[in-house]
Formats: sequence, C-alpha cells, structure tokens
Amino acid sequence: METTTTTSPSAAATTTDNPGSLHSVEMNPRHHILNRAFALIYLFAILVLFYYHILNLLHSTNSFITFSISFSILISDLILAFMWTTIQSFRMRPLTRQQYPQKITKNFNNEINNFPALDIFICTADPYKEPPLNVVNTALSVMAYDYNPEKISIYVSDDGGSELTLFAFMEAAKFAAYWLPFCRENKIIQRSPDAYFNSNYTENSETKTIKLMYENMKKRIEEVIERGKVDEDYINNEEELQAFTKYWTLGFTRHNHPSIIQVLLESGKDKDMTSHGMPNLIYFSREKNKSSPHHFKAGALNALLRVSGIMTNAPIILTLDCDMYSNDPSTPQRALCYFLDPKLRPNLAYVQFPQTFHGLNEADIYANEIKALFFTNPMGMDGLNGPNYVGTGCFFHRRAFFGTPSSFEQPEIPELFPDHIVNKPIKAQEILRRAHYVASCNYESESNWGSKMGFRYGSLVEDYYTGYRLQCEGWKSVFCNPKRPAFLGDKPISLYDVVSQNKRWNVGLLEVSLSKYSPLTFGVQSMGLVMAHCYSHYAFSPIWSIPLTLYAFIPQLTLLNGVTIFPKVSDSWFFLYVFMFLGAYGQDCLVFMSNEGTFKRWWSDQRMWMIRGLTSHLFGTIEYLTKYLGISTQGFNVTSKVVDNDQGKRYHQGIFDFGVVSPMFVILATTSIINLVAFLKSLAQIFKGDQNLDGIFIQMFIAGFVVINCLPIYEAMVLRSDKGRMPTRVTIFSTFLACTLYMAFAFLLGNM
Ligand SMILES: O=c1ccn([C@@H]2O[C@H](COP(=O)(O)OP(=O)(O)O[C@H]3O[C@H](CO)[C@@H](O)[C@H](O)[C@H]3O)[C@@H](O)[C@H]2O)c(=O)[nH]1
Ligand SMILES: [Mn+2]
Repeated sequence: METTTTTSPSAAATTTDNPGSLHSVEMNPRHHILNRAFALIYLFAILVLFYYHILNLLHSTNSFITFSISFSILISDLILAFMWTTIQSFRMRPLTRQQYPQKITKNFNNEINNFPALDIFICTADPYKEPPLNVVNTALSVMAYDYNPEKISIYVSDDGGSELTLFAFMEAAKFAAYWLPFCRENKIIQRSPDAYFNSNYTENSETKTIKLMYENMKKRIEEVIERGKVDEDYINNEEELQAFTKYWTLGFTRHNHPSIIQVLLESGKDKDMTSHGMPNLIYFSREKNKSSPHHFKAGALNALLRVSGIMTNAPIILTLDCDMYSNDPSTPQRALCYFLDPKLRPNLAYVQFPQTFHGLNEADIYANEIKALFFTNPMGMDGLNGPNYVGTGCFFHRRAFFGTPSSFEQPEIPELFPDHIVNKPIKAQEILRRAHYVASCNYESESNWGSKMGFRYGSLVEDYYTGYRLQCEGWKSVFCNPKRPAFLGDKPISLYDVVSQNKRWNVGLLEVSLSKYSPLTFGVQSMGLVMAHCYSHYAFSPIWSIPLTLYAFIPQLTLLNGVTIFPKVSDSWFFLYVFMFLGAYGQDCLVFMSNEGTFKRWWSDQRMWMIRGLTSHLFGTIEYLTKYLGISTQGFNVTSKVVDNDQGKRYHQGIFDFGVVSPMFVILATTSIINLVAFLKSLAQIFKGDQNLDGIFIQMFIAGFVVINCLPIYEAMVLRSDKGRMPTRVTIFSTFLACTLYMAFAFLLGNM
C-alpha cells in the first residue's frame, strides 16, 4: 500500500520535507478513509441488530425465563457495541513516527556535553520477587547510555527496603567502573550485561575478563540473597558497613523504617577505569510506617520526584520498572528529538516507548505482547493528543508534574520548583538532610501530591491514571516506537500470574471509571469525545466480563435443553450475525497481522481475551466491589519475575501452566466442560436426526468455537501429569458445578 507522508497538526513544522527537523510523521489517509467507511457500515449493522433484538423482545410471548435469556443477550450486545464504539477512536487517525537522533548534536553545537540532564527512576519492591541481580542489570544498561555520564543520575527506589538490594547495588557500582568503558570503547549495543553475555558476542581476552568480573559480582549477590542477609565478610569497607548498621537496626521492617539514601556513585568525583566520569547512582528507600498510606508505586515515584528534585533536579525524567533494561543506548537521544522541538515542547508531558518483552514463545500463548495496548492503540492515540502512559520506558518533562501547561502548581519548597538549579554536590550535608525530609511519610499529608501534583493517587493503575489526568490538563504526549526495541522486560510465564496481574489492572481501572474523574464524564469535558473514548475503552474493560461470561454459558445451556435463541440459517437475519462475527474478528485479525503479527499470535491474543473476560475482568470486578465495601484491602501484588525452571521449560514449549487451585480456573474449567458437552450432545442429536442444524447452528458454532479455544484446558485437565496441569480439585469441583448449572437450567426451562 502506498504511504503518503502528511503533516499532523501536532507536528506541523516537522515533516520529512524539512531537512533540519529531528522527527517526522507518516500517515496513510487512504487507510483512515477505509477504516471510517467500514466503521460506518458496521455501525449500520449494529443498529439493525438492535432493531432485531427489540422486535424479538416485543413479540416474545414466552415465559419470564425466555424473556430473561433474550434480555441478557441484548445486554451483552449493548456492551459489545459500546466497546466497539470506543475502539473506533483508536482507528480514526493512527500515525507512525521517525526520529533522526543523529541530527541532534547539531542543536548542541556538536557538544554531547550540552545535552540536558537526565534523572532515571528505577522502581523495585521485593528482592524475592524481583531478583536484585536483574535490577542491577537494568540499572547498568541505562548507566551506560550513549550520553554524557555526568548528566545522568540513576535513582533506585526500593519499596522493599532491603539490605540485599543495597548490597547488590554496592557491587554494581564497582562493576560499572569496568562495564561502562567496556561498552563505550567496544561500541556495544546490548548494555545489560546479562543480555550481552547471553547473546552471540565475540569472545576475546577482554570479553573474557569482563565476563569473569560479572560472574563474580553475580555470585556474590546470589550468595547474599541465599543467606538472606549481608554478612560481614561480604562488606568491603567502613563506609558500606556504616550504611548497613545505620539503617537496618532493630525493629526495621519493610513496612516500618526511616528513609534511606545512599549515594553509591557521585558524578564529578567517581571515575571509571579509564578516568572518564560516571553517572550518579543513588539507592533510595522512602520512609514507611503503618499509619501513613504509601500509595504503592505512585507514592514511590512521587518520593523519587522530590528526592531527585533536591539532589539533581534534571528537567527530563525516565521512569523504569526494575525488569525493563535498555536495549538501545541511543534511546535518550530519540526522546530528545521531541523534547528539543520548540513547537512541541511547551505542551509535551511525556514520550512513551512501547513495553516489549524478551523471550516470548512462538505463539505467545499468554498474549503477553498485548499488541493492542502497547502498539496499535498508542499509534491511534498518537494521531490525537498522544498515547497513554504505561508505567515504564517513558521520558517525562519534569514541569508536567507541576500543574497544567499554562498554570504552574507551586510545590511547598522552592528547591522543588522544576527550574530550580542545584548548585551543591549531592553528598552535601544540607542536600542530604533536605532529601530525607522530602522522603518522609508526613511530607505529603495535606499537600497536593497525588491529586494535583506528581503521579496521581487513587488507582492501582497509577500509570494509566496519571497519563490520563495529565492529558485532561491539556498536556500532550508522543509515542516513540523505533525498529529496535528501546527496552525489553520480563513477562509473567504462568497463566495464574498473567490473569492475576490483569486482575489488578482491572481493579485499578474500575477505580478510575467509577470515580468522579471517569473518562465518560470528566474526560469527555476535558479532552473531547474521541480521546475520552480511548481512555474509556480501558477504563471500562472490566465490563467485557459481562458479555463474555454470558456468551460462554447462555447459548450452550439453552442448546443443551434444545432451546433456540438465535436466527435460523434459513432466516435472512442469519446473515447479519455472519457479517458481524466475520467483520469484527476479521478486522481485529487484520490490524494485528499488519503490525508485525503472526496468525498464531493473533489466535493466542483472541483466546486470552476470552480467558481474561472470565477471569481477570470478572474477578477484578468482584475484588473492586469487596474493596469498595470495605471487606478486603487488596493492594498492589507485585508480579513475580523469578523463573522456576520447570515452568520456564513448559513456557518455552508453549504449554499452558495452570498448577494453582484458584476460583478463576474453576470458571475456566466449568466453561470448557459445558461447551464441550453442549457441542457433542447436539452433534450426536443431529446425527441421530433428533435435531435440525438449521435452528441451532449459531449456538453450536459458538460452543464449537469455545471448544477449539479450550483445547489446552482439556489437555491440562485430562492428559497431563506435570506440575502445571489443572489441579484435580479444580477439575472435580468444576465438573460438579457444570452439572449443577445444567440441572438448574433444565429446571428453569421446564425440561425436568
Ligand atoms: O508498592 C509498590 C509496588 C510496585 N512497585 C514497582 O512497580 C513496578 C511494576 O510492578 P509489577 O509487579 O511489575 O507490575 P506490572 O503489572 O507488571 O506493571 C504494569 O502495571 C503497573 C500498574 O499496575 C505499572 O506500574 C507498571 O509500570 C506496568 O508495567 C515494579 O518495578 C515494582 O517494583 C513499587 O515500586 N512499589
Ligand atoms: Mn512488570
């Protein structure tokens, strides 16, 4: 297809036509027209469908139960139609962008030293779920950016308050003195040591030496983790000893401890092995006590904003999760292509890179890629006001955390103003004293932090919520998706971890959709209908659970009882159903495949959509309700990044990992049983001549489609004996539940 380069209003002066520009946009207007034309046709079909539903309901002379069945299908279709409407916003004006980082040095008189300073925040929360060695690898990969190291400051926020993590970083600081010059001098692209040593690098005496050093550091870190404490024989000097004895005193727990700030490398003072400068490296753990809310990651990020404000106050900030290492050392320059554009700069809050994961299996069985969330939808939003913030791999303009583009929200102390210039060394007494002060539990009480300033509180998806609120204030963002992924992260590799992570997101999304800042009300007013629809699509994703659950049970349970609920094949309404199914699935598949997708991965993606509907969305909604009613107080359950060997092997082979007794799996197993029985029973009846395919085709098709999607579940229930199989208790309980449902329906439909 032909690609026309057109100008987007948000980047009016920066097209490929302008040779000096740092970036360009590409759009395909023909694509947009096709999308909109199809949307119109599909919209017409939706209206016809509802006409059909209403006719049906009006003419239904049947009992209350059949009315309820028709009504529940109507509700399902209404929700599906609503979600369809919100998806259209992403398809209105998608665009792709190019950056020209090589041109950037010209803006700085060829002086890389003149680049703006960069504060990098790395969040970690639990040394047992997030191995410190991995956090160290992430930190090293960004410390080695192709950037003046003395302009970079790395802040590691440890919400686990763990001496094990501090120890790992003490080791990392020493290793960095070798690793940074090694990368620079050999022009290494892969700057996470672990990823580098796992790649096809050329072996020579230099790489052998550096590998040995890395292995040495790894061994020490892992030994300390194994012991669970930092013994004296692992401590190198008095300064290190002091750090441990000063903070980890009696009564120290991860939920109750003073703020810890340990400067491990000081740029300007510390030099690497070739006498080049090094970045600042700061280990930080904010104060915690049981009586002050800590707001999970959002709270950690706000503490980081303030502490970094006091210590270095760089105008540009990069937020990273501890598992997202840099995969490309030129990434900051790419982000600068936007921040340095005088046309964009006044309103530009952030430049978001996609979340990409390493080591996905071929079919990406858990759809960890989440292509819509991380790639296609952001491209769509990029043509509007810009993508949502996804929590990691995002460069911010510090000013965006202090009010709207036109009105400045003053922080409490002048040292936190985004334009304040720090003129003291980071280890100066006064700086450290102030940094501890802004890291204290009480600092935020009765302040605007979390409401009008910084990262926003009130949702477990602080990333989504913060990006949303910033855009409501009039800030714009940019989606930067270079060919070589800028960051690579870990993904959960068991189904339970995947759906639990997703369940947490659903709770967080409901906290936004049902708040006074709901995208459907507040959002529409502040950012316009189309952008608000994009945000609504996510905020309301928990309601996918309603049509998905109903469609997983109603057509099948009625089918089992010989009740027809959809038009017959011979009926002309049948074609409406065919069109709607093929139209929706076909377009979804096309969009997926045209963004470097494979059919296999698309299949996994649509399967996980069904699975999430019955698990994460459903149970997320229940959890939200219990939290709302004060029955439970579930917080931010950190996703484990530890790979169990067996699990890793199964994942690699593309085998689903169940293994846990969970109500979420009970629903899945029950669905798979009911659909299979319904499908087989009606098939048998057709062969015997007791049933006519004409009337039950759609119901059989749905059951059959679910059955194909459930193949891994049957395998896990019946054929497997490994640890990842479906636990027998779940299978037995689900069989029992399926029978009960069957009997209840038979009773209601009068077949008993
Ligand atoms: O109290 C907490 C809880 C978590 N984290 C950190 O937050 C990050 C994300 O946690 P993770 O368990 O990996 O959650 P995911 O669901 O994988 O993360 C996605 O969803 C989160 C919101 O739910 C976003 O914050 C993330 O950026 C986004 O990648 C990790 O670095 C954690 O260390 C904290 O710093 N403090
Ligand atoms: Mn994560």
